[in-house]
Amino acid sequence: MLIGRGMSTWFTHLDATTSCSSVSVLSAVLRRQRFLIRSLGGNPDQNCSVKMNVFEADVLNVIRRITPTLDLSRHKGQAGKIAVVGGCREYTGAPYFAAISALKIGADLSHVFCTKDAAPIIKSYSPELIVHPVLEESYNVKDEDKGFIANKVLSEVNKWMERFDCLVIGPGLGRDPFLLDCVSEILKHARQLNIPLVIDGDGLFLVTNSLGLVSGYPLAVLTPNVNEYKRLVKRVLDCEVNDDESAAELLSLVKGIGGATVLRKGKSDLICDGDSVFSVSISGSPRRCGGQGDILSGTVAVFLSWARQHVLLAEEDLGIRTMNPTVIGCVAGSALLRKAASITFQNKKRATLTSDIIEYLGMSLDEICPM
Ligand SMILES: NC(=O)C1=CN([C@@H]2O[C@H](COP(=O)(O)OP(=O)(O)OC[C@H]3O[C@@H](n4cnc5c(N)ncnc54)[C@H](OP(=O)(O)O)[C@@H]3O)[C@@H](O)[C@H]2O)[C@@H](O)CC1
Ligand SMILES: Nc1ncnc2c1ncn2[C@@H]1O[C@H](COP(=O)(O)OP(=O)(O)OP(=O)(O)O)[C@@H](O)[C@H]1O
Ligand SMILES: [Mg+2]
Repeated sequence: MLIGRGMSTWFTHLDATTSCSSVSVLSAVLRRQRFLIRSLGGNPDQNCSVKMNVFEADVLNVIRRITPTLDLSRHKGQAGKIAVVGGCREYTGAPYFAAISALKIGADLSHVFCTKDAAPIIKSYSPELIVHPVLEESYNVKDEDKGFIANKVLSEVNKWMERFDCLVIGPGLGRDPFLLDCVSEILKHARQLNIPLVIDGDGLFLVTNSLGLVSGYPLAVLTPNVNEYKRLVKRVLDCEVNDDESAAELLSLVKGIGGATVLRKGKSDLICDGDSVFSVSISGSPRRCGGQGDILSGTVAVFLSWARQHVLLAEEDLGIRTMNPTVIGCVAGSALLRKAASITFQNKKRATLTSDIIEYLGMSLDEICPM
């Protein structure tokens, strides 16, 4: 299939034939793709068979187009203000990895909203992070105080909310029911304010059980790993994961959730917003140490914010204006993490740890966008 002029600078077409059962789901998608291709100068009729179109993203081009230049006239905050909602008694590393990664690639401010127990520990990892000890777990709250405490948590978070360009919800959040109820309310408030959301880790546990929290919200990105994806597929499609039809299955999943973008992490990362499926498969690291998904959530949050800014400003850039900023954010975040992980592995081999990968994020981005 030939891809139109604008589109071909962004994506390479990969083939993945779909089953007949997927045809009706795909027809709307194909119609939109044909429109996109036509509007970008291509000929959609050169491919008449029913295919699941998977585009391999031109990741360097994507990253270069949206990364802001370092310019002495810019003020603090313009390159992004990110907040991570996560961090509890068990997990302090995950929110730290997400929040510090956002800063390392160029965000100006990075906040963490976590439980009171986790806050001093996360603060001690880095003075760069703004850490709010506001969340509460059930063990710390008497039943009769729950209503009052929940209101207090919400008002503490809500007074900051409007300042953020993106929220990352879930790294190291835990699964305490009272805490998750409070986070549901935080999420609903963020939606009312049209703030983009990256949902990861235990945030996915929450939304998988309450899909209404994200359905119909185009600024939500879900970043499931293998287990999290299995649970989503089971819940939404009521079946087991079928790797032989991964692109069509992902499309059905996204349609089933309705309106969010999903980044399925794996050997290749697959990204879908309900229109098309994009793949990022540049080489990463063979080390699967924990925390790499947390880096990804922080980088996607920043690139999504940059993509949104770019789409709003780039009136003449037709290629980017037809793209969904959540997809651009996922493609860029995935590619940068994989590149940094690959460079780290070349240097550290088996000793590669998540903290090492974080140290290579800035250099990896500089290589793509030299100053
Ligand atoms: N250094 C850190 O601080 C890091 C912290 N991390 C943080 O860890 C959290 C979980 O993320 P993960 O990736 O371990 O979840 P996943 O692959 O679904 O589970 C694996 C297996 O464990 C189980 N299970 C998990 N959580 C459970 C719970 N709360 N309570 C009960 N069971 C639980 C689960 O069983 P299941 O319930 O799915 O049957 C599955 O078999 C998340 O907040 C993440 O951000 C990571 O980012 C890594 C670095
Ligand atoms: N087999 C693989 N080969 C290369 N890269 C991979 C592979 N699996 C995952 N990755 C990359 O690692 C990143 C993190 O994915 P992973 O599945 O480890 O997430 P996770 O389990 O949520 O991580 P975390 O430990 O932070 O919770 C993804 O962006 C993906 O690109
Ligand atoms: Mg994870």
